Amino acid sequence: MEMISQNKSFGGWHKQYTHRSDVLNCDMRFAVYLPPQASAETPVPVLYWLSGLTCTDENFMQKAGAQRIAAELGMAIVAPDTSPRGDDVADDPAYDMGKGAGFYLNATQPPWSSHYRMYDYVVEELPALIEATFPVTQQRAIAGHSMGGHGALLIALRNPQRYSSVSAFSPITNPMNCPWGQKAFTAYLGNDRLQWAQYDASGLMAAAEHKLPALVDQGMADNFLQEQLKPEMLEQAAQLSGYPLQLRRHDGYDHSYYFIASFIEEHLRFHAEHLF
Ligand SMILES: CCCCCC(=O)Oc1ccc([N+](=O)[O-])cc1
Repeated sequence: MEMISQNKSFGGWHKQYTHRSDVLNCDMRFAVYLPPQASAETPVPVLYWLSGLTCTDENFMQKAGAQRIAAELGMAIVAPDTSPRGDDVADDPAYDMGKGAGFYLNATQPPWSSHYRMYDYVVEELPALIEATFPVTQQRAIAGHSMGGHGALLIALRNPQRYSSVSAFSPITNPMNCPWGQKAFTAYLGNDRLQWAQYDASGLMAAAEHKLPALVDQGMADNFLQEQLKPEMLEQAAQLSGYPLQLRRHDGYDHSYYFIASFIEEHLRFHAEHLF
């Protein structure tokens, strides 16, 4: 593992690293914010942030404004990339397929299956690396935006013992039934609907037994709201299983980081309530 940048921020440190990922079979970059409290004597819990289509580890760290609150709360934040990377990794010219669009799943179909295993990377390999390297505890929360909101929800729903809480901004809630999800699932997973269902937050939430505190924020001026995001599907799923989902609709906000920056403090405080 190699550190490629470090910047002091609110008394703590923002750092970027590259490392070899065995799961993804390529070199990967991630970002970590370590609050001033983090030390060998006082390890801190970790919030994992999963970004959306076209993003890298940098969008959240540069735009959300999360560091001030993470420093106050004593919470580390880890932001992985959104897909495998490198010259030998399959890609597609479209923004919603290939690099920048890993959808946090394990692809089964060529040419994707040799690298696109973001589910295993986020659930297993990255936390193991983080917990072996930095002064952090094994307390974890997970959050994300759009495609990353889908990732955060499906990963928390499938691994409730690994996380204390989950939150999302503008998540793709029901990828089996929206164009982004159907395109990605067909390419990465083929036509096997049983595989698709393993990555559909609404289906998983409707069937959930072990439940985590869940917070979702959605802007009502989001261009992707009705065709792609469909928060009402997650709401219905939560009603079916009695899932403790707090879904908030916000007039006038769009799909951008201007929206995320407006409510990220509330998400960090929500996770802190359940992490500490
Ligand atoms: C606000 C940061 C982008 C977050 C994720 C996202 O929503 O990434 C998109 C990129 C491109 C298009 N597009 O070209 O329609 C749609 C969505």
